[in-house]
Amino acid sequence: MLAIDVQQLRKEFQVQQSRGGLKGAFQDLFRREYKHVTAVKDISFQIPKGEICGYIGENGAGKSTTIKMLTGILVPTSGEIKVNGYVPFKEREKFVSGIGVVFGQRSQLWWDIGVVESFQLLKKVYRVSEADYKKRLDELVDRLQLSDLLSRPVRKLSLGQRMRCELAASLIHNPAILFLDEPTIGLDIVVKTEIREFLKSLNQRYETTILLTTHDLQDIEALCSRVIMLDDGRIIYDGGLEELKAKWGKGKEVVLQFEYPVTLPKLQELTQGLDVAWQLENELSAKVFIPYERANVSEVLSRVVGVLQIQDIKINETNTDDIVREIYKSGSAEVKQTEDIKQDEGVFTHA
Ligand SMILES: Nc1ncnc2c1ncn2[C@@H]1O[C@H](COP(=O)(O)OP(=O)(O)OP(=O)(O)O)[C@@H](O)[C@H]1O
Repeated sequence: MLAIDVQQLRKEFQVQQSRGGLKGAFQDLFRREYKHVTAVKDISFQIPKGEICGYIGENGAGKSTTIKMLTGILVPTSGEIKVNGYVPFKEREKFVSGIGVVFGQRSQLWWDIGVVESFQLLKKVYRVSEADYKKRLDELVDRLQLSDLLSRPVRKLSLGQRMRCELAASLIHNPAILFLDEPTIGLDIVVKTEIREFLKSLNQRYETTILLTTHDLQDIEALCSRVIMLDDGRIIYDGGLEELKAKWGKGKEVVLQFEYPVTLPKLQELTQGLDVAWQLENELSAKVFIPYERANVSEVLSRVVGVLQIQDIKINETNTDDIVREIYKSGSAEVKQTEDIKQDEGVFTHA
């Protein structure tokens, strides 16, 4: 079953333009000029129930605009959306009872009252029965470690504490789909990890579908099996994270520490026939770069380990930031070339 079905979705904004100078200002009084900004350009994607999907892109790519349409805050200019079987901006009451939303930068909790009172208000808004509320609250308090926070006013909480309460608030009514917009922004690594662990277990336990917007690629690595990447309102990648890495990540770097001095020719000789590049750091340490799909780490290591005494090995994984930068570069290039061509042709899929 599909949790989210988006077809040819488009959003244009009309932006007022000001003409410069006194004359321009005078003209503006009588006749405003408008220009259209197209934030989302005829995108299509489907997310099955139970999937955690990362929705990423640079600032201004159109992520928030999409999320706002998916949650019914904005009405699309054209195209179709079904979320949980509903059209988000119609049938509001039924629709909102099936979704939860967390905007990292904004709060859905009331600032001056105790956290638990906010939860009780949300219980009323979503018409959750007393029994369900109690069961749900107990579980959330336990899993997000909220017991010490419940009676405190939100304004007295740290950012990490508040974010844990925000998550609980978005889940009081046990929604089938959770939209998260930058849920870990500004948090320290410990809280980030706790939140990721919580989301993983939520997804496993309840099959909650999660659409996650983030600039933090560790979030994506920890949680998402699939990534949709936007650039300038268009989808430039839709597929698995592993494939993304394999296709766009350049390779792995292995750093070796040796017991005894080595030379570059010796290392090159050992890996003869393999498409790898050695670099000597000092006589006891060398780096080897192993490009994806052209050589593999175990083959390189087995050739070296059998001959040289190794003290330490470190494998540097591909940095996803680099991958994204690469994609953006080629994605933007692609989009420019195909400006007048059908959007689909600019999409790299995992097929
Ligand atoms: N209400 C609006 N009126 C006019 N233009 C808008 C409006 N909302 C968004 N835009 C424009 O639409 C484009 C996409 O914005 P959007 O906020 O969706 O990007 P984003 O990917 O969420 O960026 P960020 O990562 O910075 O949040 C931008 O060019 C933005 O200026």
